Amino acid sequence: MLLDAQDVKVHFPIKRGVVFDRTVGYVYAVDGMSLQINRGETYGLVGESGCGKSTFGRALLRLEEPTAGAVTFDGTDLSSLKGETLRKQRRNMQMVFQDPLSSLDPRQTVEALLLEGMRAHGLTKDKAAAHARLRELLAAVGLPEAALKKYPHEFSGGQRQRIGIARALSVDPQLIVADEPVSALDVSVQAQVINLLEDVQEQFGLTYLVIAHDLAVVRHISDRVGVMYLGALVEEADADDLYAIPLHPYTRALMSAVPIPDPQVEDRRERIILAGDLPSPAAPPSGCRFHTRCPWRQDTRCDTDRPELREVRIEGVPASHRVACHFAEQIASGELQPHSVAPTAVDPDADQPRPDVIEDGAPGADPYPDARPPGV
Ligand SMILES: Nc1ncnc2c1ncn2[C@@H]1O[C@H](COP(=O)(O)OP(=O)(O)OP(=O)(O)O)[C@@H](O)[C@H]1O
Repeated sequence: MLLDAQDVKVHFPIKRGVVFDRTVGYVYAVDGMSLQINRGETYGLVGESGCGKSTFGRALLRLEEPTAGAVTFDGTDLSSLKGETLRKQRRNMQMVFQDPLSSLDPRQTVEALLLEGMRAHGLTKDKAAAHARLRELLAAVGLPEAALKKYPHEFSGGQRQRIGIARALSVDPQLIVADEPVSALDVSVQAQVINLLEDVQEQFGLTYLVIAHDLAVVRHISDRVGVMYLGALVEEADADDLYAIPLHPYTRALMSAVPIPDPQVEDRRERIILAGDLPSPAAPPSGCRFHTRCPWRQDTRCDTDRPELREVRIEGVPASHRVACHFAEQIASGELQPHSVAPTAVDPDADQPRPDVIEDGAPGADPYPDARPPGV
């Protein structure tokens, strides 16, 4: 295992008052995230905007100071590191950002941008080796050598993301946290950048945490996927298992919002519309964080007991597939039915409610408005 995060929390204080600067509450952006990433693996982390994905990614790199929890990287407890040792450790963990234009200094040439990180880690002392490295990086990300003398604004969005990736690679890291690496790019360019991430992973032996709100992007690139809701994981599985048998009601809702480009499959598939908006992370619901929007919620414990991420006893579901739902087994077997579903099957072509549409949701409340069909 390369990275082990245990019960990581990042709570941002909410301050009021000019003079007293009182803390009147907290934004529970990350609230008990535990996950492990194996060497050479790609872990995809998905969830809707505001669920805490970026904050968690930043906390792993100590770009955000965790309020609680532990992060161990390659056997080293990162919380024990300070100053120079932390700075040295950062070389092993790099970040690729969503918007390459805002993460690249517009006044620096590509050469200067790439050398900056290398210099900070003492990798430019041998000038010939440093320049050989620059050429290697450009070749790896598919840019010509002439790119070195140019500025970020002279490139297209996709090319800029290539520079962002080259920059992350420049210090020879082990782990890259890619935070929405393609969501600012045109759909036509997204696949190229995803393919590039896969190519350089193989070439440089990298481990990835890929953060995205888009299930399709994560599916394509990930070995395992974790689904996050209001600061914590609700489900985690090998990518194929998660997409084949989504167990958590939230994951099922996310999946059901991704259009499938096959009208027959599209007609038969489950469609779940979630009630309401994502609750504020400053006032998360009690018990299961998802109970306020869950079509399967039960009065017995959903609003009081916070479910652990746990293995389930469901035929065909491996132990690696874990879910934080008290009633996962009963939901999967059909023993529990979602609320407000029309009782009988209807002709999908007829002008009446579909049996698999949950009607108590806000009309048009698409939890995944930007989702695209799989196959990126
Ligand atoms: N520095 C901060 N101070 C206070 N609140 C913050 C801070 N950074 C993030 N938050 C809040 O924490 C919550 C989680 O934010 P975060 O950016 O991690 O979510 P996300 O899932 O990555 O969403 P997005 O994809 O929109 O960035 C949000 O409610 C956000 O407003």
